[in-house]
Amino acid sequence: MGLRPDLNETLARARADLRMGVPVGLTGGGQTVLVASAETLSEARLYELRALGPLDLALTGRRAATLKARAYNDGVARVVVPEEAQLSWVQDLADPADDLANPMKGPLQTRRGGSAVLHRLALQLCKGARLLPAALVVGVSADKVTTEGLLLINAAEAAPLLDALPELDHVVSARVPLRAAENARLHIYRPKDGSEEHYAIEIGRPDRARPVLARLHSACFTGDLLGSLKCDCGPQLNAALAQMGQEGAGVLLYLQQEGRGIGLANKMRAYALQDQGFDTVEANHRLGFEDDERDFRLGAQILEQLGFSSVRLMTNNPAKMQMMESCGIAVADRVPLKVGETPFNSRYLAVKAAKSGHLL
Ligand SMILES: Nc1nc2c(ncn2[C@@H]2O[C@H](COP(=O)(O)OP(=O)(O)OP(=O)(O)O)[C@@H](O)[C@H]2O)c(=O)[nH]1
Ligand SMILES: [Zn+2]
Repeated sequence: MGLRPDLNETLARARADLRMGVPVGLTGGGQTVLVASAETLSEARLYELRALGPLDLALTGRRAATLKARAYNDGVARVVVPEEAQLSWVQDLADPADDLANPMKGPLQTRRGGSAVLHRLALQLCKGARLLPAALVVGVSADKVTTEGLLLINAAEAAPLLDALPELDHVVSARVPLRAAENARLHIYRPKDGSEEHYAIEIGRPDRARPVLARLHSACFTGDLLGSLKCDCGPQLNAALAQMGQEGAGVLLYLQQEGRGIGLANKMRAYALQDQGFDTVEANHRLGFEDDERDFRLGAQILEQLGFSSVRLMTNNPAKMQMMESCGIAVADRVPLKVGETPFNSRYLAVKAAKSGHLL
């Protein structure tokens, strides 16, 4: 195949293009479309896309439900964009920030016939790019896509890659003495799909033949670094390392799944909605996301690469335990990790217990 980018590499480029506001071509089922992220679209590109034909705005079923638009295609709504619609109309549909202040967005007409396969793929790419899940879609010829110098992605070939777990390369390991444990090593893992690197912090030299004290920590810039009182992440991170230090052995995975997998910008959008009175789950849904967009298969793969097959998992989240088990990592024990409750996060923790099945 020479120097040409393979499909995984092309998908990584597509995510980067969408983040910059550059449209991407998708083809499949006898159809070719250009898609553009609603969040990063410019006036000029909206004008150019409109000249190509009638526009759809692809939204997730979650976002459509908030907007009272019908999603006819199992979690995907294809909203008809009126000819006179401005960029602000598109952005208001994508972004719930002003839903309460400006509730008059409908009635919205959504498409029913035809296929939504390319719309679904567009939303998956937006999520992968950590953008709002909302994409403009317009039918074009494949020639148009290539003459404009845009990427063209075959949907049938891309779908399995997007659903699969990317392979992880171990890049490097080195000693980093920590306050909680002097004999610590940091391992860096790089996904082959161009996404962010994940880290494993190994404390001591845990026996690979026995269940290891383990924590799957999801990145939380606000909690881990800023000491935010809105969640319990920082105290959980410190408590997990401290216990591993005390026991002299353990492994903490630091997974780049900020905001339960929606990215920091979207998490801050969720926080802004929480300031309007929505809880952590409702806020995710209004933005168009599921409650939890993380992929814990990643954690299982890193544990396996480190040589572990059984864990004593530090968590209050039963979904993490089930996911480990289904990925072939035995959960010999659950070690509760209850620290860091504050007046600012007690409602957040209560909602996680009530709606997401967290153990109190
Ligand atoms: N979308 C969203 N993410 C949040 C919010 N508050 C915290 N997070 C993110 O949630 C993740 C925290 O997950 P974990 O600490 O693994 O917590 P958990 O799934 O509740 O499970 P355990 O802590 O293991 O019991 C981090 O990625 C945070 O950035 C929020 O209000 N909205
Ligand atoms: Zn947090």
